[in-house]
Amino acid sequence: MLYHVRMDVRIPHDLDPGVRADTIAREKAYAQDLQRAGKWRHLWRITGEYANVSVFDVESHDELHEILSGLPLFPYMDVDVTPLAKHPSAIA
Ligand SMILES: O=C(O)CC1=CCC(=O)O1
Repeated sequence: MLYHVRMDVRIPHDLDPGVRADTIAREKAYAQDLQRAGKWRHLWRITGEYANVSVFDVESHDELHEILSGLPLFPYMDVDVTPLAKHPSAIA
């Protein structure tokens, strides 16, 4: 099952710089593991924003929820999920 996910990152300005750097480093490792596993199919920066659009390929809503809620930056994100279905005119 494919999902379009938009993540807007809103790290508080007063967060300890060490905690900030550690959280971002853990986020990167977590995201790259999921990309290597084929679960996180696309990860794009939205130009000019601290936000991304991503496409996930997972088995269920529950699996996606588990992945998203496990993001180290999850406490500092607004997340918007859109389930994707096949378009009848798509050739791939
Ligand atoms: O910077 C972001 O958009 C948040 C994020 C998701 C995966 C990652 O490495 O950073």
